[in-house]
Amino acid sequence: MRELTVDLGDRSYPIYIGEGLLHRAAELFAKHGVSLKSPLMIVSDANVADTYLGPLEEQLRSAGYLTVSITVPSGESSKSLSVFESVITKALEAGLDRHSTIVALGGGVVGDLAGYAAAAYMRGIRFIQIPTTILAHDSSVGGKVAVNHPLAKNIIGAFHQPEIVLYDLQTLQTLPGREVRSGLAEVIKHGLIWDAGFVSWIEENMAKLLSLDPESLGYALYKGCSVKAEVVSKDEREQDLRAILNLGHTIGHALEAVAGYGELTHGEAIAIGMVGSARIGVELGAPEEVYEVTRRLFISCGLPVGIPAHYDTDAIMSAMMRDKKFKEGRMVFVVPTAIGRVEIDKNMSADLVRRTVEQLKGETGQA
Ligand SMILES: NC(=O)c1ccc[n+]([C@@H]2O[C@H](COP(=O)([O-])OP(=O)(O)OC[C@H]3O[C@@H](n4cnc5c(N)ncnc54)[C@H](O)[C@@H]3O)[C@@H](O)[C@H]2O)c1
Ligand SMILES: O=C(O)C(=O)C[C@@H](O)[C@H](O)[C@H](O)COP(=O)(O)O
Ligand SMILES: [Zn+2]
Repeated sequence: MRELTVDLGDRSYPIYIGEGLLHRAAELFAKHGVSLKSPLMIVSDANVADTYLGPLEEQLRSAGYLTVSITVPSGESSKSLSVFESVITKALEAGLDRHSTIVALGGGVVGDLAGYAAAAYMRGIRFIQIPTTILAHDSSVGGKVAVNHPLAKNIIGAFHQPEIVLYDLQTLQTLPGREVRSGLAEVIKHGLIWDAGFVSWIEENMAKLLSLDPESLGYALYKGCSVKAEVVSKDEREQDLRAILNLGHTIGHALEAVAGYGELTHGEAIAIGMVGSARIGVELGAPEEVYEVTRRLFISCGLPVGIPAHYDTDAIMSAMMRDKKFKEGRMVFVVPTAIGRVEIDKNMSADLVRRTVEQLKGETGQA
């Protein structure tokens, strides 16, 4: 087992990463003071619950925990106010109190939804992340929790840090191929914003990552979580540095909202967004290789690098203006300056972004 810390003073917490860790949930919950007297609620989705919920409930009940569960539909549509309300209703019916814990067992959708429920219920109760997707190496760390509005992604949310992150890499073996590729988009992002050496390593090991080779995957996710933990430890509430974690997300989030949540996965949308950001970086003076390497990486990962031609450019631009990083009439945009390095442009030209969106519509993903 590997262990990392998100360093936030008295709210610091560990990320446990390893094979078979789900079987140690009861032991780790006890170590971190999860109450045996107040009900604990597990939130999962239909796909995840099928395989992983029963054994976890059984383990926790045998250890004396008062466990209740709610299973929401799989997919991005569950990050909605109506599903959020059903989670809160379940918490009330089950008698969760201020010493209760909400456990997110699933990918980023369940993590964001359950985390927001934990942040809001009784103005905040304890929360544990058990990520089960590759993408969730990112979403389970850092405390951003939210649901979507039809007009804007993640627009109703909070910062609410988990007590622990328990990442059992064995659960990743049941992921469908599309979710493997999608999750790798955030791994690649962590390289592109922070660590050129890691980018080269990813490129060399892409085939192993795509085939879920446990050793390569374990290393990549440990590295990805390390970058995330370091950035969040330095700037928990995104006053400045943390914005770099948004590379590709201004365009990506707009695409997710305009397409209708769930048509593109989050990883697919931000892969396109990162290619667009690299194009913009080169326009603003970064070496051409920034664009070439970024595009090549996503193609080799089997992710899209262009915007489907039927997406409406005006709608995409309007959605970007509703992004959290659009402030005082200015677009804040993360721009690559070299491989492994980015800058935060606090007054990005909307015209340049529009031109880039148009160019991305002509992108086929062929060399
Ligand atoms: N809070 C953050 O910092 C943060 C960071 C990145 C992404 N996100 C959010 O995360 C969400 C995307 O997360 P995601 O890609 O994990 O999507 P997801 O949670 O929808 O999971 C993807 C699919 O995989 C299935 N699944 C999950 N685990 C499985 C397993 N072990 N075996 C088989 N199937 C499994 C799910 O049922 C779902 O169908 C987006 O809403 C995005 O905005 C949040
Ligand atoms: O943790 C962060 O900060 C991130 O930006 C990570 C992103 O990968 C993630 O998709 C996040 O939810 C986006 O944040 P938002 O504030 O733009 O909604
Ligand atoms: Zn993301």
